Amino acid sequence: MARLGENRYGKARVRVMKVVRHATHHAMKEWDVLVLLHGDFDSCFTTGDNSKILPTDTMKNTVYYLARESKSETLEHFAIELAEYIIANNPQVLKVSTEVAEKNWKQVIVDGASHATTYQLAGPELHTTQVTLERGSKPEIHSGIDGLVILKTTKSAFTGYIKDKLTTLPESTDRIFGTRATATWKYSEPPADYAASREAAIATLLKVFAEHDSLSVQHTLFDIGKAMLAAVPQMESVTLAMPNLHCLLVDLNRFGQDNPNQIFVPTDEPHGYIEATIER
Ligand SMILES: O=c1[nH]c(=O)c2[nH]c(=O)[nH]c2[nH]1
Repeated sequence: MARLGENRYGKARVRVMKVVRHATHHAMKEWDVLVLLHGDFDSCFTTGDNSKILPTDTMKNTVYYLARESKSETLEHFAIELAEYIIANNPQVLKVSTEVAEKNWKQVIVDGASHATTYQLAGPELHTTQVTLERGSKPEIHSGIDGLVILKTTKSAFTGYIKDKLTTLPESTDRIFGTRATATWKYSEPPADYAASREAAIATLLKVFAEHDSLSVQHTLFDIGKAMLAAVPQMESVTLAMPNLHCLLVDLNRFGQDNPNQIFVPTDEPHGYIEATIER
């Protein structure tokens, strides 16, 4: 006989923008919110009894309501606030997961100064957080960055790998290393300042990526993770995913030209995919 296993439900892609209108400038944030509930919902699945169901439409409205009420300055604080509100107001909920992804809006520079009320998307990357709150427990908090596109034009090699009858990849001691990095780190305890910790984590990722004498994506990924753990004391572990967005050297011999590592075809499919969690 079939039985109901693990289940959860909620609202995804709740997009909300908040503008705080200070006298001298506006503070604007754009968030994409996910709420997922775990609890006593079996009868809804098995018999169609909706009596314990908080509609996902109400979850969406809760996001707007709390965004208006909230004094949270960071996406982490907002995700915690949302999780706590749902637990406090819904006895049928045993565990709630909230996720917030923030777009990278920055004030535009006009005549050398930040414009008070005009913004520009600084990059495709998202700042992210995931909060899991079980009734009666402390929240578990992750922060991260998703889709950070970076590339270096030297200090990247890949040699010494297995060669067999299907190998076509030439060894390289100086290749291009491009990636769209995603990092998610878990806090063992809340840092004093989530935004400052995020800044330190991202600055460390960028510094190590730039300076590393890379023998492979795997090699660089591990050194980035180690440095991030050193930079943020409350970081318990970090999971990094770094696709290898290959840039292929063009064979210019056909045109009687040399190609001293100058002309490439950037590709993103297929790409290598490297992921690891680095722990203390
Ligand atoms: O850094 C790399 N790691 C690999 O595992 C790999 N495999 C590959 O074809 N190129 C690369 N580059």
